[in-house]
Amino acid sequence: MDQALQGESLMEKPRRFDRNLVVIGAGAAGLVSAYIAAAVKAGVTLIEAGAMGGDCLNTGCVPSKALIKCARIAQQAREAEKFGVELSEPRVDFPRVMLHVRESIAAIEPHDSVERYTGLGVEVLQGRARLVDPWTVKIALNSGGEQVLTARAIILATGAEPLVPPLPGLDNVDFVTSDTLWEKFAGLDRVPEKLLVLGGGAVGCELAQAFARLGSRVTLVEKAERLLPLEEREVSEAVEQSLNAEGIEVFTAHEAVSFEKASAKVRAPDGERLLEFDQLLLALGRRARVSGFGLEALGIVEDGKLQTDPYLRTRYPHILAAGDLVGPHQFTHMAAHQAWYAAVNGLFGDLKKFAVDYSLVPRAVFVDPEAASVGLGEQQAAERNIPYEVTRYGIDDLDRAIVDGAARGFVKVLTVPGKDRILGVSIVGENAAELIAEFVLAIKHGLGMNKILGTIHIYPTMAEANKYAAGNWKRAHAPERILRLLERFHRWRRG
Ligand SMILES: Cc1cc2nc3c(=O)[nH]c(=O)nc-3n(C[C@H](O)[C@H](O)[C@H](O)COP(=O)(O)OP(=O)(O)OC[C@H]3O[C@@H](n4cnc5c(N)ncnc54)[C@H](O)[C@@H]3O)c2cc1C
Ligand SMILES: NC(=O)c1ccc[n+]([C@@H]2O[C@H](COP(=O)([O-])OP(=O)(O)OC[C@H]3O[C@@H](n4cnc5c(N)ncnc54)[C@H](O)[C@@H]3O)[C@@H](O)[C@H]2O)c1
Repeated sequence: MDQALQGESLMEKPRRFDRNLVVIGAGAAGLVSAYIAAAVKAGVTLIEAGAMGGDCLNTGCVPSKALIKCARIAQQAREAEKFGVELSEPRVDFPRVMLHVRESIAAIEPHDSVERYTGLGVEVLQGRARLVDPWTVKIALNSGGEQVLTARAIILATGAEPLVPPLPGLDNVDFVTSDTLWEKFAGLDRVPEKLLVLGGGAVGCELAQAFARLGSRVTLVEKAERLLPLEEREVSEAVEQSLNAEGIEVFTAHEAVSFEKASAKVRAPDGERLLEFDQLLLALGRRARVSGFGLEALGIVEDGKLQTDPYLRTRYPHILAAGDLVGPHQFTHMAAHQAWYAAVNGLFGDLKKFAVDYSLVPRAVFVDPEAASVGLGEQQAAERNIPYEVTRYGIDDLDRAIVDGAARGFVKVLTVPGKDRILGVSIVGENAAELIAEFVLAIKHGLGMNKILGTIHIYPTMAEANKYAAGNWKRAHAPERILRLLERFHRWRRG
């Protein structure tokens, strides 16, 4: 018997429990888990050490999208002349931008509030939770004092935190991450003049463009050979082009290796380079928050890694995990998706349990134009030896995109060769994150390109891009023999 399980046998499983479920962390994963438990009338306590809503509301999706909106308005003002509207170079009032960020958070806060969840039947405790044995959670309450609860099931939903690598010199740099920049920049009169962004993933690309549009001189460094390395190559190229076009200096295949107070040394295949900055933003990924609350002692975390099975159970079947601390996809919608499985498996797993379905995970990077995708890309299809065909439609040709001055991007669809079955889609274009929804539904419910083509799309909309992509697929799969017969038939009818 291994140590943890041996330990477990020494710890008496309570005969009665205070709660059916205790959830640790009130971000997307914890909130949804608690919501589901309360909806099925379980006794549930949700524990949050910091702000309700977690990363998404306070430091992630909401502030970043609010900032992106301000940046977009500034960019539209710059481009207004193309539409016959003359505006002078926009003056960005950065404190007001940050006010919009804070006001957006404040307006959304009630969705995740203690009051709302209490009203839904969830007991919310504000404090830091720690597992003292596999069934007992001790909470150091923010208001002082402690509370101890036993639970039949526990969901760990403690999220992730920005990765800060132990690179030489970084200790002496006053850098920001997505966790700290909102508070730190709230006190600035203007955006940093020279911003160096490390990491060309979603956080790096979105924030690099936003700050460039708000007036920073931005340099973006990515160690992989392209930005957004998990996306299709064309997507990475399109995003890099957009960023370059707006004056952002992008260095791919460059890895930050060390720092001085106001400069970073980056290593490239052709040598090293020194990049200067006023402000450094680290966007190098997010690491699961798994330490400091009792998981190591119970053997749930080993070598800093939390292992879960397909049902999101840890080595103790009644302790489950959901959200960013589990991965592999760190999205709010994924945290919510996993939360359903964790809650249902935690409450009812001894009767029936469900393995998480990761087969269809849509995602979007909110750069402008947006980049959204779902299902298989070419690289993944090739890695898994899955044959595919590619259909493309260029959004530069779309009526609505042309009148809106948004004639750029594409819809790329992978289908099974010779069959009307969609494997995956990538879209780059205005509102791509909205456009992809039609394909998510189609793939989920087994609808093919013929069904998309046979659906009326309002003219003139960006959504017509999906229909035109389906039209291109149809043309490539036209029944040649029947068309030849039809040609003869019409010739005969003309007499
Ligand atoms: C800049 C940025 C932009 C993003 N934009 C998007 C986007 O546009 N779309 C999207 O889908 N995703 C986006 N994400 C990702 C998204 O924010 C996360 O995937 C999501 O918030 C994860 O939710 P979670 O519940 O797993 O974790 P979190 O939201 O991190 O929640 C974990 C909570 O647990 C609490 N906690 C931790 N330990 C304890 C403890 N011991 N006791 C009590 N409480 C504890 C923490 O305080 C925290 O509130 C973005 C992320 C960033 C950084
Ligand atoms: N729109 C969205 O849905 C959205 C937005 C923001 C964040 N998120 C999620 O949050 C998580 C964190 O995002 P992220 O962008 O921080 O992480 P990421 O892992 O997506 O990107 C980090 C990037 O940093 C690069 N990198 C690592 N070390 C480096 C070094 N020394 N020098 C240069 N580059 C280096 C990596 O190659 C990688 O491409 C991701 O899972 C992301 O999906 C989602």
